[in-house]
Amino acid sequence: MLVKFCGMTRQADVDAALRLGADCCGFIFHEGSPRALRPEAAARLASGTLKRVGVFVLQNADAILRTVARARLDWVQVHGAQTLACEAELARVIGPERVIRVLWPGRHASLAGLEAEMRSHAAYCGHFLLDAGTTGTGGSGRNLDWQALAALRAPRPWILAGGLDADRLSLAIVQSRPDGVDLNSGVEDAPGLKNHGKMAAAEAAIRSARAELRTLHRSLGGRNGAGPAHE
Ligand SMILES: O=C(O)c1ccccc1N[C@@H]1O[C@H](COP(=O)(O)O)[C@@H](O)[C@H]1O
Repeated sequence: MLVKFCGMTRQADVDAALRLGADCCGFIFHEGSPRALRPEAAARLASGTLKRVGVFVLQNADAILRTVARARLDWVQVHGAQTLACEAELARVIGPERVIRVLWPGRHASLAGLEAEMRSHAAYCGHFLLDAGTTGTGGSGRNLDWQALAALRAPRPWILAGGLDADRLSLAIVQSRPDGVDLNSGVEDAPGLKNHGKMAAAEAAIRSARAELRTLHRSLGGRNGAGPAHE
């Protein structure tokens, strides 16, 4: 289970993510966000073994690639209306495994529609991230319909986002069975200011959900959908 803490603006918060054993820290490069920071400010934040993810809403491939260099990013999260040509260019330059494509289940009447959209992006990304709402203004704090996602057959590993907090994270994971989770507004005191107690509680909830899924998997002889939901 990949764990990403997003919307980082302070060194102490990145350090907390590292201590908790997270995989990724995210920086928002979108001027309209209360969590936005400049590439130079992100570059100053040391992140140890965490993968550094940049979140982009409006930028084209050239602008994204400039920020990859300036902010020392490992991965890019394409969180807006970027075209397939933009994703193809990112994949060509940095490799598809370093691209996270955000999609919105709320845009589709059925899982089949979402799966078809996923297949059209799959060549250009290593992960999908599913967010609530229907547009690139992320950080809304709203939840997805977790149960509806349980039957999703994704062509790449997928990360659950959308208002996740410690209280309901375990339920969200057990119901939707993602390959990763993205925590943002649900572990904050205020936009961009993470609460370390909430981060630790979220990490404990992830551990508990994973244990529950393992038990479920074992009790069903490993034959059901309790394993990874991607193809
Ligand atoms: O957090 C933001 O301000 C933001 C702005 C623009 C695009 C994405 C943003 N955040 C991403 O949105 C999702 C869900 O966040 P939340 O849990 O609902 O707060 C997450 O992937 C953030 O990385």
